[in-house]
Amino acid sequence: MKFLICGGAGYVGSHMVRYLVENQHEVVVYDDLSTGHREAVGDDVPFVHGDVGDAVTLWRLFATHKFDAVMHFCARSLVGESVVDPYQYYRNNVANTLMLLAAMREAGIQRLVFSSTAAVFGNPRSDTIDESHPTDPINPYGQSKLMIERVLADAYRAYGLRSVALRYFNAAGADPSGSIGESHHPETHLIPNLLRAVLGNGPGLKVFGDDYETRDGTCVRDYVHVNDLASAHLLAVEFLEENEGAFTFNLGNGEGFSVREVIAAAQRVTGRPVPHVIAGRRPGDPPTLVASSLQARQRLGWQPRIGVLDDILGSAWRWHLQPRY
Ligand SMILES: NC(=O)c1ccc[n+]([C@@H]2O[C@H](COP(=O)([O-])OP(=O)(O)OC[C@H]3O[C@@H](n4cnc5c(N)ncnc54)[C@H](O)[C@@H]3O)[C@@H](O)[C@H]2O)c1
Ligand SMILES: O=c1ccn([C@@H]2O[C@H](COP(=O)(O)OP(=O)(O)O[C@H]3O[C@H](CO)[C@@H](O)[C@H](O)[C@H]3O)[C@@H](O)[C@H]2O)c(=O)[nH]1
Repeated sequence: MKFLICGGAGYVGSHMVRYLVENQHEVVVYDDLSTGHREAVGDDVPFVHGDVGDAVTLWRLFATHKFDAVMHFCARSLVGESVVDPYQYYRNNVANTLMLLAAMREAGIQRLVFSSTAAVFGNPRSDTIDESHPTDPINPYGQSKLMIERVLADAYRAYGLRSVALRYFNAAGADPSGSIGESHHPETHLIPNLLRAVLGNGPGLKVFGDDYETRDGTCVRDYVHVNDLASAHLLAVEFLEENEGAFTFNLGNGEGFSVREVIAAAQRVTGRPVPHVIAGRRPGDPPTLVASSLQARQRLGWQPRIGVLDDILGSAWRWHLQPRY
């Protein structure tokens, strides 16, 4: 199949591109490089520099290539920033996505996989979160993703657009080759910050809060390997060949680890201490977020392959020892 990968130079998108190429699919990457890296996309992969909100460039792209499906990874995705500057989030994550959807409609492309997030749920009301859990985002980032999920439901009813919104829990790890990995500026995610602290790069790790109602007082998250997210996207496109509708699936390993447990695992994997200090809570952090991915397993046939935390950390560590961008 031939795919347009919007945001393919970013962390998750670049792993998607690698996965599709390895599975003999044809790919074009479209990215404005606002947070992505040109080096994350192989020189042999067609790359178009552009904004998903730019109707003219999209129109040209769709006139040149015949795509079977679009995968849409583009977003602003910092929760704190979304509270301070919500317009940026609604502009990029909502308005620009609408431009993409309209251009797809004109081009007659009927299949989309969209990167959604556990942030659509807000504060969890149960230990594990399945698709029937109420959606009630507590920040503009989560709101912007939920808005698009709703637009996709309307787009199916009105235009027959088939879509899957994949709600990732905590994307983590790197391709086992060590040649691509996570590199955000600024970096806010736990695992890269922790590994940089191990290497003595940047400030030591701050643990945001140890007074939560969890087993050791620190926040619990469900870490899912980035290549397992990639496999879910391809399965989602295959699922849309057989199934009409606008679907949502949660993606996680179904097991939560506290920040302290991640630190302990990183010490095991790297064989080095993780310098850290306990700091205050970070606003907007729910105590626990753990996915039930039963639906993805049963309906998509998804089977995470790097589900053990030490293996996820090991792949991230390989990348951080020699980051290329
Ligand atoms: N990383 C996570 O833990 C996580 C969890 C849940 C959901 N998500 C979602 O997954 C997606 C990918 O996340 P990521 O961590 O890889 O982010 P990222 O910032 O690394 O990647 C996003 C990519 O999209 C590009 N981009 C952004 N706006 C664009 C625009 N208007 N036009 C063209 N390109 C644009 C960026 O340059 C970047 O390459 C996002 O939609 C994010 O909200 C990520
Ligand atoms: O330097 C750090 C960074 C994070 N944390 C903690 O580590 C946990 C994980 O944080 P982080 O890696 O920033 O991920 P989340 O805030 O859980 O958010 C990720 O996972 C969400 C879904 O679960 C997605 O919506 C977001 O896009 C994605 O960034 C949280 O308890 C943080 O408070 C620290 O203690 N110190």
